[in-house]
Amino acid sequence: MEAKALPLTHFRARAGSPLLLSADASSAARKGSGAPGRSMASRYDAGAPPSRAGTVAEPMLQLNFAVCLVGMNGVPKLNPKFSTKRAGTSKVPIINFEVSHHRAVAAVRLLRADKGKAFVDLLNEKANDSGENEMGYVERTLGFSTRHLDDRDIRLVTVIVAGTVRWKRYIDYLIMSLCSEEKVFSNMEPLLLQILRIGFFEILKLNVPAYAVVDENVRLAKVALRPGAGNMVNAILRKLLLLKETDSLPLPKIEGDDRAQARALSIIYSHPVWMVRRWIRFLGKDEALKLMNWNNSDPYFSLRVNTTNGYTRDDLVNRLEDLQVHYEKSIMDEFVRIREGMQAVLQAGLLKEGMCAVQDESAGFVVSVVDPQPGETIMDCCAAPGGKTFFMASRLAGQGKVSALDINKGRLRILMEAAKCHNLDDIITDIHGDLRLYAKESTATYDKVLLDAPCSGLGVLSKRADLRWNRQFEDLEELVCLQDELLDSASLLVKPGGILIYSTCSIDHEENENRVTAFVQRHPEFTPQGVQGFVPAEFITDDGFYSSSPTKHSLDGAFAARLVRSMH
Ligand SMILES: C[S@@+](CC[C@H](N)C(=O)[O-])C[C@H]1O[C@@H](n2cnc3c(N)ncnc32)[C@H](O)[C@@H]1O
Repeated sequence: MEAKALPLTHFRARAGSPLLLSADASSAARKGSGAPGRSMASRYDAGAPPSRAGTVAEPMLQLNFAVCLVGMNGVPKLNPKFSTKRAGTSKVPIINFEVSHHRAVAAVRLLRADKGKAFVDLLNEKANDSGENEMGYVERTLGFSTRHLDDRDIRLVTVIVAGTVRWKRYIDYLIMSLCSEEKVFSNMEPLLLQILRIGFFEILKLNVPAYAVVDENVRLAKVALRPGAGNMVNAILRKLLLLKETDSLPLPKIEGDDRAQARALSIIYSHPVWMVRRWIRFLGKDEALKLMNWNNSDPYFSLRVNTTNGYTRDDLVNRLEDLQVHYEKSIMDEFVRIREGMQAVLQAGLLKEGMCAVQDESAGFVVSVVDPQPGETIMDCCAAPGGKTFFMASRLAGQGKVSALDINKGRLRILMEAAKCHNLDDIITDIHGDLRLYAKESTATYDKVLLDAPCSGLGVLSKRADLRWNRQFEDLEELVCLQDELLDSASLLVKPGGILIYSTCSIDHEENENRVTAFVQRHPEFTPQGVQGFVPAEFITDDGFYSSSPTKHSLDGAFAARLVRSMH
């Protein structure tokens, strides 16, 4: 077996095998994990040899190193002598300091996302206390663990995972073009494909030095799979670099009939063909391209200050300044927008302590359309996880009630936990159930009923990187039927003279205007009321509905209609 020298250490391990350390070495290694305040590109540089391995304290290495055996099938197996290390009763993870930690975690997260197991959220898992679980997946998938990820690592994981998922179609087209045969691509083992995708994303869309991308991804493939996998990553990434340098990436030409053009655009802009065709048809080509560019860009996040807890927007702004998080004040009074720094906000506990909530202004405007007034009773029919529930409850200024109904028990539980933290639990009552059954059985009626319906989410694709790949055209048909049923049910809960508000986070007219038109045909006792006076004029459609558009307003896409019930 060939021996491989490890940078700045005098140890020799098996070819292609990781150098493994137990967790007690990790704190020493962590000290060298990159100085704060450096640019993303320089942070990537910091991951390149020799600085990474050079940061590991040598005496620790001598005490704790273990080897990983590579099985015949290329799947790393832990040497049993080292794999079951225990300190007291808790298992000590075996940590590999040789690979780029954030890339290893990103590769595993991408694998899980591909299997539909992980929601590629742009908020980090650590803040949801699921970081430990994720490390378990990493260990089981790769055969080793990574060191503790600091905030910058987590941000890199987030950027890489979200970006790689968004650009998947574009990247896969290029990987396939650079493979010697199509079957090499179609038979590629899943982990190898994820590592290649990461490399392609870094080279094509991030300003990461080429040597670091190639070196680190080759090493990851060698360590997590086998030396041959690393050689393949090396060959394909180098081909890509050459084509990029000579500006000759093999992309499809936008030509031929509508279908062929939509197919080419779906590759270049990395969206499903059906979405491209639909948007070109209904929005026009220019608007469709703008929308896809928006969906592919890093999203803004908005924070809404929790006034019920006595905070003002200035308090929130002061905290953001202390945390050195850049912000913009929003057109909505209670809101602040940030592009970067969500990690710092989460770590500082601003959400947990109830100072603010993450909520887009597009959702905030839906609450403006509801226009909650002190003393009113409001039914929030599809309430979880509760973003609009809390904002509506806070507008009641302590007088009135919001009933929060949802079919999903787990999400409803999260809603009520957050309600406590927002000091709104005495105003909000949770109801677990299917709206369609509940409305039939209930005799209660409300001043206002909000139906924030389950929808395609086509207005929030920039924040939900994975959603575009999980939505099929056929989903629209099913959703439209469900929306009609839920509208019919919600209407039963509106008292005479009361108001029904229908909203979605979709930009598709089929889920929006068309549902309202069909509803008033079925229910002549309801009349649409324009939203003039409730939201700024730029958000009002010709038909008097509320509509926010990513391309026009640089917000998520959302829709809302007010429907007044007659007195009889
Ligand atoms: C768009 S989300 C609601 C988001 C929420 N209004 C907010 O602002 O945080 C739609 C919700 O509808 C719920 N839902 C779906 N079908 C339902 C049904 N038949 N009855 C009640 N809730 C339902 C889902 O569980 C989901 O939580």
